[in-house]
Amino acid sequence: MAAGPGRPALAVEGLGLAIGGASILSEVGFAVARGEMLGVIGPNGAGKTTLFNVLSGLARPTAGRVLLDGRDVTGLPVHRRAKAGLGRTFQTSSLFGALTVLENVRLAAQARLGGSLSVLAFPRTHDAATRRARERLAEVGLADKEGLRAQDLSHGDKRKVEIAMMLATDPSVVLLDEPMAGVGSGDVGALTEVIRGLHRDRGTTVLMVEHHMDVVLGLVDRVAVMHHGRLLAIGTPDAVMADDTVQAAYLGEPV
Ligand SMILES: Nc1ncnc2c1ncn2[C@@H]1O[C@H](COP(=O)(O)OP(=O)(O)OP(=O)(O)O)[C@@H](O)[C@H]1O
Repeated sequence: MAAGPGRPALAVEGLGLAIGGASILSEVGFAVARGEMLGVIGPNGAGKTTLFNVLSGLARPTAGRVLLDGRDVTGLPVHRRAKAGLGRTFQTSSLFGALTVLENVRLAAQARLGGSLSVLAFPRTHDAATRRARERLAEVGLADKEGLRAQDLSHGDKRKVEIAMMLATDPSVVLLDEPMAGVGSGDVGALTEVIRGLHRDRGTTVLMVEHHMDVVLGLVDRVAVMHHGRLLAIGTPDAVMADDTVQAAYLGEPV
C-alpha cells in the first residue's frame, strides 16, 4: 500500500503474541488517525506494554500485522521503525545520568542527523545536533536547565528530557509508556501540557499508556481498553467509561 493523507498513521490487524503456550496478546486490531491521540488503558497485566513492544519492534508478534502509514513494518527491527518515524519513551528512565541535559538530547539528535567519523564532518554535525537539541529542549520548557546533569533533575523534568530526545528524532507517531510514572504531583500538570503540545502544536500522532485516569481522559481523543491481552473497547473517553464491560474489567469481575 502507498502512503497517503487519508491513511491511518498507525494500524494493527489481528495481532497475537503467544509465549510458551500462554496467549499474551490476542486478535488486537485498531487504527489511529494522523494527529490523533489514543490512550491505552487496562488493569495490570492486561498487555499494554507488550502491545507497545510489538508496535516498536522489541517483540515480534506470532500473528497479525503492524502498519505504519500504510506500510507493513511487522518484520522491521526497532531502528528501522525509528527511521520510518516511530518514536518511543519507556516506563523507566533511559537517560545518561552523568551527562548534561543538553548532551543527552544532542546524542539523540546526532543519531538522527547521522554521525560521521570524519574529523572534517564532525564539527558540522555536532553544531547542527546542538541546535536541534536546544530547539527541542525549548519545546519541552527546559531551555534553562540544559547545563544540569540529568541525574539531578526531578522525575517530571527527566520525562521531559526523554520526550525532547524522542522529538530530536523527528517522529510522526510516538508511543509514550506511562509518562507520569514516578512523577511528583507538582510536576504532573506541566508534563501533561508538554504532551498536549506534541499533539496540538506538532500534529504528532500519540499513543499513550497511562494509569493516571484523570490525565488520560483529559488528554486523549479516544481510549483503547486492554484486558487479558484483548482489546475490550475503543472509543471516546465518555463512551468507553460508560461501557459496562469496561467497568466490570476494572472492578475485577469476569467480562
Ligand atoms: N516475555 C514474557 N514471557 C512470559 N510472560 C510475559 C512476557 N511478557 C509479558 N508477559 C506477561 O504478559 C502479561 C501482560 O504483560 P504487560 O507487561 O504487557 O502488561 P501491562 O498491561 O503493561 O501491565 P502493567 O500495567 O502492570 O504494566 C502479563 O501477565 C505478563 O506477566
